[in-house]
Amino acid sequence: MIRFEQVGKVYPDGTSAVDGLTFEVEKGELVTLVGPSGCGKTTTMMMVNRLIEPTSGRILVDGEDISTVDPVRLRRRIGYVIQQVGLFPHRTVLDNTATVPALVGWKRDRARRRAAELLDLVGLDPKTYGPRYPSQLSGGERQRVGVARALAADPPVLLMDEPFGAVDPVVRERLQNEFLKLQSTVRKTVLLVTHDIEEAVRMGDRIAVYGKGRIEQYDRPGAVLGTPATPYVAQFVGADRGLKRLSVTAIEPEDLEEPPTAHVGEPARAAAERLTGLGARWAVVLNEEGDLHGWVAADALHGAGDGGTVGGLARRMDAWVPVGAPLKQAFSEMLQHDAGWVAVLDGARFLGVLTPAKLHEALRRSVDADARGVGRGEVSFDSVADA
Ligand SMILES: Nc1ncnc2c1ncn2[C@@H]1O[C@H](COP(=O)(O)OP(=O)(O)OP(=O)(O)O)[C@@H](O)[C@H]1O
Repeated sequence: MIRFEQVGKVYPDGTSAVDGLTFEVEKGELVTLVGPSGCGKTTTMMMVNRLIEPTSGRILVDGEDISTVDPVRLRRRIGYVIQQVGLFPHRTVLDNTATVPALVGWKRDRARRRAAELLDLVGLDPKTYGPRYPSQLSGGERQRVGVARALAADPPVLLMDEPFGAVDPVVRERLQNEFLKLQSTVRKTVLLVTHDIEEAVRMGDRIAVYGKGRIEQYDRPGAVLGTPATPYVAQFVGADRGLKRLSVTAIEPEDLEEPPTAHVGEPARAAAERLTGLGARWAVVLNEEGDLHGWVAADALHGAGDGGTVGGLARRMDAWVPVGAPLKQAFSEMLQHDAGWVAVLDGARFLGVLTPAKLHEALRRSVDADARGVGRGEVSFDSVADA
C-alpha cells in the first residue's frame, strides 16, 4: 500500500534527514515510526503526502509512484492528523470536520451529515459539540475533532504526527484506546509518528525504530521487545522491555481460571457448603444469563441465616477487564482495586478470572511465541511449562 524504495532526503542546507529508507506498509496496517528527536520521522511522513519531496529514491502509494501524482489529488487520499490539530478557530466543530469533504466538492448538506457521523464515531455528540468553536473544547476533544476531520473524506491512508502528544497521560491513553477501537472498524493504512516507545508498541501492528536518519529495526512490537536487532534498539526500548510486553499481549480465553461460582438466587447455606467442600474462600456470583453480578466471600455465606440468598450477600466486582484487553490493563486493575485477580468479561458474560500466576504464564507464552517467530495462538500451552 505504501512502499518506500531507497528514499533519502537532504535539505537545501545540506542536512541529511533520512537515507536509504526501504520499507512497506500493508493495506489496513498501523505502523508506528518511533525514535528520538531529529531522527527523521516527520520528514519520512511528510514525504508521503508530498509536503516534502525526497531527494532520492521513490515512494509508491497503491503501486503508484507519487512523484507522478498531482499533490492535491494525492492529499485527498491521505488524511493528516498533527499534534497542534490546526482547527480553524472561527469555524464551528462541525464545519471544521466538514472541511475536507467540502474542499473535494461535496454538497454542503452531505458534507455536514458526514461530519456529524464522524464526530459521533470519535465519541463527540454532534448536537453538543458540533456548534461549538475549538476554543470551547478540551485538548483531548480537540484531538478527537482532528481525527474526525482527517477521516471525513474517507481516505484510505492516514498520517498521524504525534497525534496524542499534546494531552496529559491519562487522556492520552484513553485517546489511544479509542483510536485503536476505531481503527479496528475503519482499517485505514496508518503511519503514526511518536517518540514514545510505549505508544509505539501499544499502537503499532509493526514498528519502525529509527536511529539517526535510518530504520534500525522494522518488526512486530513483540519481536522488537523480545529480540532487538541492534544494541541501539535494545537501549531505546529500555531495560524494562519485559514490562512493556504487558502492553502488547492480549488476554485470551485460555489464560483464564474458572473460579467457584454461585448464582444470585441460590440459598446462601447451599453455596456455603459447596464452597467449604471445594476449600474455596470466595465465589464469583452470576445471574441466570451467566452475566457477572459480583462476588461473595465464603465467610459471609456462612454467617447468613436461613432464607438468605447469595444475591443478598454479593458485593460489586470492581476489578474486571474485557477479553482481548492487554495484560497491562488487567495488572493495573489488580493494583488499583488491591485485588488478587480480575474478572474477564465478553460483553457482560463472565468468562473466568485472570490471576497473577496466569498473567505470568501468558507473558511467558508471548515471549516464547516471539522467540520462535510464530503467532501467539499457534503456541501450545505445554511449551511454557517446559520452558
Ligand atoms: N527544513 C529543514 N531544513 C533543514 N533541516 C531540516 C529541515 N527540517 C528538518 N530538518 C532536519 O532534519 C532532521 C530530521 O528532522 P525530522 O523533523 O524529520 O525529525 P523527527 O524525528 O520528526 O524529530 P522530532 O521528533 O523532534 O519532530 C533533523 O536533523 C532536522 O533538524
